Amino acid sequence: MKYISTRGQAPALNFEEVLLAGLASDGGLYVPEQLPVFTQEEIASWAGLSYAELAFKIISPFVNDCISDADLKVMIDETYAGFNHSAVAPLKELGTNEWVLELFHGPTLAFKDFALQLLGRLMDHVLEKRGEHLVIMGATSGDTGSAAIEGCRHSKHVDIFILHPHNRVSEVQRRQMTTILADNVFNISLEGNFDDCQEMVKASFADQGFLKGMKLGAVNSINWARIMAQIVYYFSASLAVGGPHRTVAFSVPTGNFGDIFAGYLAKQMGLPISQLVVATNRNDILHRAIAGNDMSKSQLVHTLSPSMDIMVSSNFERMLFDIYDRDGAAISDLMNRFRTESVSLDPARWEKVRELFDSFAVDDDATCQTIADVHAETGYLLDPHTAIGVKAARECIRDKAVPMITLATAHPVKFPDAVIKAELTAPALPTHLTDLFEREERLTVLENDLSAVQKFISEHVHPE
Ligand SMILES: Cc1ncc(COP(=O)(O)O)c(C=O)c1O
Ligand SMILES: N[C@@H](CCOP(=O)(O)O)C(=O)O
Repeated sequence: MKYISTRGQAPALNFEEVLLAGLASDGGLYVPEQLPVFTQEEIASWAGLSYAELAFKIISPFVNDCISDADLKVMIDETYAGFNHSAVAPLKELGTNEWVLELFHGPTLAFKDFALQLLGRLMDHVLEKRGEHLVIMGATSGDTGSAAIEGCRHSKHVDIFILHPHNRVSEVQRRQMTTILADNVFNISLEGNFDDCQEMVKASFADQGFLKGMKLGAVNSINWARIMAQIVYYFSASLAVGGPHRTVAFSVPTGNFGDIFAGYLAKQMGLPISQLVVATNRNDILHRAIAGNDMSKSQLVHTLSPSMDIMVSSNFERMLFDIYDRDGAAISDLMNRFRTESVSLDPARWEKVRELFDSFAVDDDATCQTIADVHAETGYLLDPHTAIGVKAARECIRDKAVPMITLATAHPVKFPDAVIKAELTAPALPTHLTDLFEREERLTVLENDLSAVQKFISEHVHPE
């Protein structure tokens, strides 16, 4: 399969090259030239497969010209064997046709493990084969960082540098990253916000001179492999509630638009999805763009759902590429203008976006209220990001006869502040993390300055 850039100026690459490239050389994001599409019969025949078996069916068409079936199978099996629930992504029923899809049974307790446990293995496999080394730079608002570190900490082929916004991630999130003391792991606490971290990663892809010939790689959802792995759980959830014979709806707590974009792709690949709800916190540019054609950046605010404190949502560009009939020049122009000014889509294109997505923004008070309400109704404890998804689902649902599945993107133990604000008791850390607060931390606080960050990286990277 070939992959092309959303900005139309970078060379088409195969999967192996896309995996290592991260961002395209023209600043765009790679997408498959053509998506595999599955028939309803084919999807129906997957009922009863294990999560790993299903993942193999969905992922192999994206990678099979580069990675053998046997190798892929081993990597997928190992990845999901490391999850601590036999169903890997179990569904919990909150009420009639109201479900949450628990995506937090991986090692770092957030949905990022689904892709990053696999991505670490895929990268290692390809780097070993090529005899190459990769310098990974990642931006995190809390969850990608720990999942990426967990996925790469044992690799002899990568050095990983993770930037998080100083004092803007939860303490559990920070410690999950900073207590990993492996030689190839570096945590940078940046005196800025998530958008600053992400912008530094993208700027470093644009000018890699500071690496003196070493290669830069990505673990954020700008890396196509992240999205690919996240498509699988939309299929598994649908199959679990009677799909594909029955249509389903999803509500997705959204920040960088990666997770909901994976749902959009599942639909394009043949899964009957009747509704996709984009749920945001007060950093609501995606809600404003979808509901009001307003892509103006506002001041990023710190919320009780810090992982979604994002204003510049990378993957929105991938979706717009389709909406603009894959016109790379139009996307390049739009994204360049978006850097410096408020933009809106032309009305016919915006209409298409509105047909694809519903959206809703939830503030901190409503987040806590939803955590409290759902707990009172069902005894189930939501994390603040998932609570935003549930609230948006309740507000936006179009057809109560259709199962509405909210993606539970993190375990509430990572966000005790929101749980306590909802006047509930914060849950205890799971056994593998019980001593998290006693472990030694290692991190470097850096000013919000690209050259300071690049200098740190070039001084600490292990040359090939
Ligand atoms: C817990 C949690 N929920 C939701 C999101 C939003 O996901 P996405 O960025 O793919 O939209 C994130 C991070 O991005 C997250 O960490
Ligand atoms: N919420 C994320 C932000 C980065 O998003 P990504 O999906 O592009 O890696 C986080 O927790 O770091």
